[in-house]
Amino acid sequence: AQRDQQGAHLVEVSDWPEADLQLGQVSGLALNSNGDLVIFHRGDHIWGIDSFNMNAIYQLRDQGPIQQSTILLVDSVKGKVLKASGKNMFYLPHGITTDHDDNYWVTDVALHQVFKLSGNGKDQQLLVLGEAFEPGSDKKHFCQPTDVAVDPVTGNVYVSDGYCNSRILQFSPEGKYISHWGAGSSDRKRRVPFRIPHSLTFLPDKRELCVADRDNGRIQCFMADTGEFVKEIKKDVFGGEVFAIAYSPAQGGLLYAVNGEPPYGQAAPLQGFVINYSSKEILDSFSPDTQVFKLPHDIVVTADGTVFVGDAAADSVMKFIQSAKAEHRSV
Ligand SMILES: O=C(N[C@@H](O)C(=O)O)c1ccccc1
Repeated sequence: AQRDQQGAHLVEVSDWPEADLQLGQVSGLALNSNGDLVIFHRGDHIWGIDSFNMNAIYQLRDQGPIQQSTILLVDSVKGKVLKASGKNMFYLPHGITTDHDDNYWVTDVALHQVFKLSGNGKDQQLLVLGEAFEPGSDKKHFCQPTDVAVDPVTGNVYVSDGYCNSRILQFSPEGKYISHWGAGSSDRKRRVPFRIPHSLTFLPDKRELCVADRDNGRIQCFMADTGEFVKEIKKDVFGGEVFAIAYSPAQGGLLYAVNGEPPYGQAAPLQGFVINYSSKEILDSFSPDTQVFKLPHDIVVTADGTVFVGDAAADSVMKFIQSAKAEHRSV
C-alpha cells in the first residue's frame, strides 16, 4: 500500500466494533452531525441473481419487509449501538445519507423509492419519492435508485438513479423535481453515459457533486447547481469498478473511494484510495489486515480523518485510522 508524502497511512482498527453488530449485507453508511456512524444493512435479505426479473421487478415481495432493525446508529469510538430502527419498512436497502437536520435519506432498490426519515429513531416518513415496487424513468419513478446526497446550503436533494436508469436527479428540499442529467437528459451536454451511478458525495466547500460511475470505473464530478461537468477521475488501479466515494474538505479536499470486482476480466486488488481532489493524485491506498474486502460497498470519512467501509458480502463495517495515531495507540 502506498503512503502519502508525510508517510501517513490508513490502518485497520481491528478491535472495532467492540461487540458483534449482527449485520446482514451492509449496503450504506452515513455520519450524523455528532460524528456517529449510521449503518444501513439488509438483515436476513440478500440481493441475489434471482431477486429481480428482467424488468427490474422485485421477485420476493411476498417474503415481506426485513424484520430486523435495518438502521443502526453506533458510536464511532466503540461501535456501541446508540439507536436501532428501520424495522418492517425495507426490502433491499441500498444508499443512506444524513442532512443538516440529521434526518436520514435512504434508497431501497426493491421498492424503487427514496425516503426521508426522522433521525430520532422513530422513522417518521417525512417524504417518499417514487412508487412502491414500480420501476420507471419519468420524474416520479426510479429504477433501483442507489444513493442520495443533500446540499447543506440549499437543501436540494440529489438521487443517483440507479442500476437501471443511469441518471442523476435533482429535487427541491420538499421533493419537487428540478432537473436531471445523464441518460434521457434533453440537453446533449448533460447526457453523461453513466454505467450504474452507484454512490454520491457532496463537496460543500466547492458546491460540487461527485458520482461513483461504477462500471465505467471512474468518478465524475459536476457543479451541483447546474449539473455542468467539472472533472473525471479514472485510474487503472481502480480496475474498472468504483463502488463508493466520500469527501473530506480537510487538507484542501480529499476524495476517498473503494473499488470493486469487475463482472468479467482482470480483478484489481480490492482497496480504498485517498485522492487529492484538485491534483487527482492518489495519496494513499489501504485495505484491512485482519480480514479481507469482499464487496466494499460504501465509505464515509469523519472530520478527524477516520474512515469506515461497509462491505455487502463480508457483512461487516471496517474502521481505519491514520498510522501515526495507530502507532500512538499501540504503546
Ligand atoms: O450489484 C449487485 N449487488 C451489489 O451492488 C449490492 O448488493 O448492492 C448485484 C447485481 C446483480 C445480482 C446480484 C447483486
